[in-house]
Amino acid sequence: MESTAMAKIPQQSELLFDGAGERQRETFNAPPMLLVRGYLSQAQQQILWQEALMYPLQKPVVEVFGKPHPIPRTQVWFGDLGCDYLYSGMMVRALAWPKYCQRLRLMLQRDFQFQSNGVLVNRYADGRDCMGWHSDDEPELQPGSDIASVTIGAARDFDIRSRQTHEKIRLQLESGDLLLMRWPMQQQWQHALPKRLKLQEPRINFTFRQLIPYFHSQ
Ligand SMILES: O=C(O)CCC(=O)C(=O)O
Ligand SMILES: [Fe+2]
Repeated sequence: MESTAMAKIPQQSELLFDGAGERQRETFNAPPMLLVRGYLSQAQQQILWQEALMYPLQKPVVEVFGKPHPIPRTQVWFGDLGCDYLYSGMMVRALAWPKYCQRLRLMLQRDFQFQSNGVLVNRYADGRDCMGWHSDDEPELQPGSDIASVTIGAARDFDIRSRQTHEKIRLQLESGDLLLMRWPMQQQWQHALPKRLKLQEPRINFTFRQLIPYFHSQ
């Protein structure tokens, strides 16, 4: 972990930073996000976990300074027709939505009026798997759209840092939690999933996104 002090976020059942939290955001420069603890029931988590055992997860190899590096996790992209995703220079074609993943997409639409047409599923086999600092701000993402992140399996720290001030916030995302990252969080903040070398349990994360359809075939 870097030396910058982490801001303390209260661990309540629901943290609201948008709407009613407008004044709070001005005062603490909090990211525009909503954390819903236990959004999925145990039964929903289990059924999704079972379904994910069948997902065709892959470990893409990306080039860093001219050298091939397999990414430290496995992933798969599901989406509507025309919602292909350009990821680290690779065109990832959208596979058809699996049943329970599609149900989760509809739940998010029902509960938060959250629209999505694609989901990136990341599986972290254990605490050695991770994700470095980044923002989800690819050009094919619909301007003004939010990103919904749902976690099942092992609890992991999720770090957020301001692009401007480098102020850091650490959340712990637990099985069943939903983190709604509201526009323009990706423009102002980065996030990362740090390694946890002692952790042996797997974790799966779904990030639902809204793409501009046929962006890559225009
Ligand atoms: O696994 C997570 O919680 C983060 C995933 C993420 O940031 C991404 O898919 O862009
Ligand atoms: Fe991300």
